[in-house]
Amino acid sequence: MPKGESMKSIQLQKYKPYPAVGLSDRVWPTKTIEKAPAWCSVDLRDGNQALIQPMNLEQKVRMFKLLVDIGFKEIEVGFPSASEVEYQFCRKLIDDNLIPEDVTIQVLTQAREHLIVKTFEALRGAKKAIIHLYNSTSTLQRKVVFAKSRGEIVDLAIEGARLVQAEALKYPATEFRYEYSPESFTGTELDYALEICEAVLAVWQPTSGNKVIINLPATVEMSTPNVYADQIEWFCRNVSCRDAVLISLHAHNDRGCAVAATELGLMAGGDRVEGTLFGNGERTGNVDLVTLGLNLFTQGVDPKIDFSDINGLIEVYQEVTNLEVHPRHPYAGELVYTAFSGSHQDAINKGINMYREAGADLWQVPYLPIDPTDVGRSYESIIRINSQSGKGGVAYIMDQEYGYKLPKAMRPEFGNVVQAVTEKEGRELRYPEIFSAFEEEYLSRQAAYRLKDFQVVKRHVDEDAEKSSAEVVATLLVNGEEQMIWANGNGPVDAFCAAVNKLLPEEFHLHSYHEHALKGGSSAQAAAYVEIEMNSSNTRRWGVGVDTDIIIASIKAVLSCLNRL
Ligand SMILES: CC(=O)SCCNC(=O)CCNC(=O)[C@H](O)C(C)(C)COP(=O)(O)OP(=O)(O)OC[C@H]1O[C@@H](n2cnc3c(N)ncnc32)[C@H](O)[C@@H]1OP(=O)(O)O
Ligand SMILES: CC(C)C(=O)C(=O)O
Repeated sequence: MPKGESMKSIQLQKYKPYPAVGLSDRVWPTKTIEKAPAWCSVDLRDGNQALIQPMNLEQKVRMFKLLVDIGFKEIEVGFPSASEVEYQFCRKLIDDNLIPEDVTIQVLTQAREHLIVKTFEALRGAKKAIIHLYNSTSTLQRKVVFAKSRGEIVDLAIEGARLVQAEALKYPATEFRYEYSPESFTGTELDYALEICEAVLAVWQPTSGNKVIINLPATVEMSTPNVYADQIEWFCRNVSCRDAVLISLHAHNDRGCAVAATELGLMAGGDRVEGTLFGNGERTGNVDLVTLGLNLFTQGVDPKIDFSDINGLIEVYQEVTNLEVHPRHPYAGELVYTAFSGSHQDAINKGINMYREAGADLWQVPYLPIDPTDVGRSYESIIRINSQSGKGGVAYIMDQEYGYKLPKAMRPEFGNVVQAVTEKEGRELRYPEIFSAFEEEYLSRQAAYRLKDFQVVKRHVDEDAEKSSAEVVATLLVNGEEQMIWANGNGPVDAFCAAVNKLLPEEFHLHSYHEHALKGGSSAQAAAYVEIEMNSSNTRRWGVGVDTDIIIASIKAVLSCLNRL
């Protein structure tokens, strides 16, 4: 490419825009999805055919059991005529009686006689099964792959449909349902896709009590999702026996819009969805059923598939496919319930507290469209601390992990302490490192002042707080030297501050004070948080003390402040 000439001017001529459907009176934009579609997992076929190392028998059984356990009622188990392992897997499911009564297995076959015959053999003894027949109908594949005219491709489909029907008659003990896919539907002229489906339907003669599945695949995703929706609505409106067919959607993700295309396709009349867990499948994958299902869930619609143990799903998926679930994968990724950014952490922290305190029915937490516990995740990983984090997130961790409820006014100070550590380390901090920073900063710093002993010599507690009094004596180690101090005050902490003030060049007063129990039980400890203010310079510092005795905790907190000055 000559310098200065953009990629665009040369390469753009290779591409053309996808045509619109011309459905100006479309109604799908006015619809909402109010119930789950019929789901069919194609993990064991479309997912498997795309793996570097296809699943072995054992892995297929593991995946099948998982799909059954989480609630799939239709499962495409493979392409039994394609390979021995596909065939044997089908046999194993039937021979070992692994298919529950309410689950129907589905198998894929091309419209070729020897493949159809073998497919039926593989199903011998099954109580019920869906035979999924397909042939590509796209303009491109008619020309490139088949070198056949429109009429010849219709004949191929009719021939396939007849063969399927004839084979089925040989196995009267099995209850068969039929499915036809005009493969590469999105590369097929709409009227022609309808024509070929009508030809297949004319062979199979479905009724409203015995429906045929017409699957309209975006084998390759070629347009914006609204165009797919237009195609589905157009097809639903024009197919001759709408009440005798189930319209099935099978979207691939070439443009990254398979989920959106499927959702719009459901609004446009789709009844059924084929896809895979986490979107595994050819090239960029099939539509992701986990995302689709949980999208429904977050709208208050029962997805009818149990995604409550998402980690269990990931574990099986990764083991059998050898693929990873991306850390940003919707609902499932390792980082999708995690906030690093300070303002997000603050909002989540406040949202969760409000949700818990209000005992709310509705989940309304900023930045979290779903309660992580609904998919078996905990709140633990929500907030992680790096240099982008703020005081709210740090406070959340100190509270959730260690039980320290830092007063709101203290949070900026400790937030800065943690940020300095993250910047120095240049990485995320683990929770124990945050706690160490807290300990070092507030609890174990004994540089100048240390408490050696402390006594309340006199104490009078009066109904009228003004008249309460206390006299205290304490020994401090000040820079290693013992100093005895004593004073009076309206309570032991006030008296202690007065005593300490005698040692200092500049006096201070208590500006704020908070306390709470740390752990339950008789040996419960208390945490005291004290903020002192220097009388002349107005400098303020927070300090924290922990002890089984709340007065001692407070005194330690005062010393913690002084040691931080
Ligand atoms: C969207 C999809 O891709 S879905 C299915 C993908 N495939 C699978 O899941 C299983 C993996 N295995 C395969 O795909 C294999 O190719 C098999 C088992 C289907 C067939 O294997 P083979 O017959 O050995 O080879 P191959 O696929 O190259 O056969 C190509 C022939 O089938 C024809 N053909 C392709 N698809 C179809 C179809 N749906 N119906 C009828 N004929 C078809 C082609 O026109 C070509 O015919 P030609 O030999 O006259 O040129
Ligand atoms: C066989 C068909 C449904 C298919 O897998 C596709 O078109 O993607």
